Amino acid sequence: MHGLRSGIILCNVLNKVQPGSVPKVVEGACDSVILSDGAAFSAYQYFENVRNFRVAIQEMGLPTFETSDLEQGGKSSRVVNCVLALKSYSEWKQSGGIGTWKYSANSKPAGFGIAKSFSRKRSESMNSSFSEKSLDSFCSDQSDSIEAGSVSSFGILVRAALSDKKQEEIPMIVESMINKLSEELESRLATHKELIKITAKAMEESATGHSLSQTASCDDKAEGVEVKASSAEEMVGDESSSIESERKELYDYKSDANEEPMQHVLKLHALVEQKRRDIQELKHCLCSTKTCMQVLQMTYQEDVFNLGKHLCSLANAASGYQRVLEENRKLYNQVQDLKGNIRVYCRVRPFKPGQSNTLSSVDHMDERTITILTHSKNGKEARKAFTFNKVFGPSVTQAEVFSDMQPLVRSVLDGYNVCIFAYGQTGSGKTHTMTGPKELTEEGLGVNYRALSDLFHISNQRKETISYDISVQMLEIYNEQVRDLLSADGGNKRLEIRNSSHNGINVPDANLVPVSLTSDVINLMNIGHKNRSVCSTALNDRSSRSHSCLTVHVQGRDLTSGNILRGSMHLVDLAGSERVDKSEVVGNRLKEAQHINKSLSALGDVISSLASRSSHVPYRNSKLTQLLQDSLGGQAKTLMFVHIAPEYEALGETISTLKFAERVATVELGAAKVNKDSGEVKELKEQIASLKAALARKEGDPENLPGSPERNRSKLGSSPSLLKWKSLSDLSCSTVNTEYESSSTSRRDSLESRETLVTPSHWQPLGSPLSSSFTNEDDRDSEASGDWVDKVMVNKHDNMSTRPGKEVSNGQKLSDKFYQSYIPDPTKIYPEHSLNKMTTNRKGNRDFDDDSDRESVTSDCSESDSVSSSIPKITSSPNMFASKQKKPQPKTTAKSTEIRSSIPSLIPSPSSMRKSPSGVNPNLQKGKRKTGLSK
Ligand SMILES: Nc1ncnc2c1ncn2[C@@H]1O[C@H](COP(=O)(O)OP(=O)(O)OP(=O)(O)O)[C@@H](O)[C@H]1O
Repeated sequence: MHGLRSGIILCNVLNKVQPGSVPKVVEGACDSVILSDGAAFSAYQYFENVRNFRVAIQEMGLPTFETSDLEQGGKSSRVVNCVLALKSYSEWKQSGGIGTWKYSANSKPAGFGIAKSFSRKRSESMNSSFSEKSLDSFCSDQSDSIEAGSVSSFGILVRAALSDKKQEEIPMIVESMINKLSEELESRLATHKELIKITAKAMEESATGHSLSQTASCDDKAEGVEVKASSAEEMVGDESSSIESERKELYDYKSDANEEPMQHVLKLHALVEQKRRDIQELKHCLCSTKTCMQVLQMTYQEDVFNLGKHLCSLANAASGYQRVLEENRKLYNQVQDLKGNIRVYCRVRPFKPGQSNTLSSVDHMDERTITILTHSKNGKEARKAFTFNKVFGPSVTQAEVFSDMQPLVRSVLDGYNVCIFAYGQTGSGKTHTMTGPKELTEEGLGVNYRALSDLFHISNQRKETISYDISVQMLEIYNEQVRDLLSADGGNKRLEIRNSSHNGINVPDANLVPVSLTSDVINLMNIGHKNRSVCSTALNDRSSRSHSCLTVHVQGRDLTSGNILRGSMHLVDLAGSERVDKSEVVGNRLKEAQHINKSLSALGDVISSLASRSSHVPYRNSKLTQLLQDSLGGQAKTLMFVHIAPEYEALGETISTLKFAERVATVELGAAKVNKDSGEVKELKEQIASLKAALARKEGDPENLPGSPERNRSKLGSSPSLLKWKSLSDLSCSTVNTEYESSSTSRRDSLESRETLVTPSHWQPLGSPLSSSFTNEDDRDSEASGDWVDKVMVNKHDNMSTRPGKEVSNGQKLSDKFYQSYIPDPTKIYPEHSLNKMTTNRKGNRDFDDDSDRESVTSDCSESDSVSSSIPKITSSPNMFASKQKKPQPKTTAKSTEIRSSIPSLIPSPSSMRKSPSGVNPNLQKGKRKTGLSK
């Protein structure tokens, strides 16, 4: 019945029977009838064809039927009756149309069950046969089916499409319908898939973009959305697979052409219905995914905002941290300053192996004081105590020594200049402290290696905030000539020192080699040492007769502020400080000795000037002081390692060395201490004077009259006032030389010493010209003798038969051994910076500004004072020193070795120790007083 609904079959049949009865049959688009879009067309067909058919049938006088009879529930018998009547009419016509055509329902085969005869009623109108009611119901049915895509309407349409088709055509039509259907479904699914993919991708991007900054909740949400999206994808996947299987089924159906077409059509309807539901579900899922995405987007926006706020606070914290760091550095250096800018450490070398029975000149040592066994004037045993910032005994390790000076190294990285030098007689252990023993082991590494290794370590620790460049130069000063020990040509070229360098490099023509590892430093020092050895002769161990200086230049750039920090550190192994009679040496030895003497004297003078805060500091008097200028005085920090040999035979040099060191230590303690101590000393002096007067009055003995020191001393030895003085003297520890008596009979010597201590002139050097500096009894005596003028400093190897120092004869051998233990192949010393490279780098300004145009050779410029040279090295500009003012200094009395007697010096003359076998200068007993500058 449904096959007749479109009316096409009916119309076509009628036109066959009575051509032209239905002039226009609405046909075609059978493919589209199955689609909801084609539903309207079907309805049109339905109306047009059925109406035309019924009108034509009525005109022919044949029994007709109602349009609704074609519907389910309609009176199909009337339709059947109409068809049978038409058939009868057709047969009548085919038989020639003889007579009157009569139709009797009875003539129809049984089964139709209709026995009603019809006569043709042409008057019956189409309108009356197609009631309003049925039309409405049809329309509503259609619209419902279109709306809901109901199976029934789809079935009707398919049936309509197939009704007039021949049996053999049906499989083809159904196949075509299935193809169309699956194509349509596939395209819709593809669209949905695409949509879901885009959504999933957007979610993924958004999840990736924020993944780092996601909070946990956001992650959860994103996960939720992702799950939804993936479930949607899964659904689509399921969908497509089910479509695939259904499609297969449909194709199977195609092959099973014997099956009832209507049943297959119904199957299709069910399938289409299922797809529709799936699509609805997908739409739903997409909708909820969109909502989730929106929520997620909002959450992300909120998170990004919070993150921004968090970043802001972090940035603030970081800049605060920088400030604290800066503050910390300042405080650290202030602590260092409080400790004193010039520090003196004393180190006692151990006896050489096999010297266990040798008499030691060292009586006692504690953390800060060393007491030396000496002799009083009357030949009796006495002790002399010296106080320093630190005293290291023979058993102290290299690491322990370094740990005490480590803070200074840190100062270099903070933009300060540091000078560490080793002072002492030949063989006292200077090289051991600065470099290490001949056979170098890790424990034996000296200050040089450890300092650089520490610089590397700290610079590495700070690399997040400051980027450091560390470079080294290695120079030697021999006979007042500066040589580059890192030069490829062996350092024969004479170099000039420029003291107005803006980049802190005073010897610009010397190689400046960047270093970043301790092994680099070891390699460089091996080269330097080799170059130094080249100049040695069998009788001349160069290391004892020249000053060697390893200079470390540090430039740091603050990564936050861009500020530049510059610091430099001089690590100096000085030439041996011992002196011998000028008459004992001639020729080159004499020349060497004069130069060493001159430079060490100049060093003492500079330190004295710095101590007295003199406006003029005589840096120009030697190459050594010129070289160290930036690192001596002002903000620079200086550390002197004073070395002594323990052998009693070396007592003279030991005392001489310790006196020099003690005076440097006095400098370190500075003016504040001087002022305090001066008050105490003044008070004590008054007490002594009154006691002396009281004694003289009481005893009436000419010996005890004021002015008779012998008398006064013997009485004062047990005076309570003296005890008081003693306790006070402990306060001024490092400024006091105390000679303790070993027995009660030596009180006089003791008192003499004390008297010396309370003599105001002893304190004068800190605030007065050096002519009166550091003058004490010994000084006066030695000056009176005039001996020191004739003394020059030379290495006196034969003077120390037992010293474990480098023997002249084996010096070369030891050096070679030393190097061999470090560099198997010296040509591999510069793995990255070959000697050639170094030569091309001679200007040395790899990372530093080239300020050579502003530099001037030291000898051509006036000496800068200590204040101007102490400008802090922290600057934001490479031209930080551009504003450095040079104060014109009043020309001071020229000093030279030729007029050595007038050179103010901290260096005591050891003559007093040498002149007497007991170590006591006989001049002391002459009662002469030295009024000059030196001892
Ligand atoms: N603290 C110490 N512990 C062990 N051995 C030491 C110590 N100090 C020095 N020595 C040894 O004493 C010897 C002499 O030391 P060193 O060469 O360092 O003296 P120096 O003052 O540098 O002499 P020079 O002025 O000739 O260079 C070396 O063999 C050295 O290893």
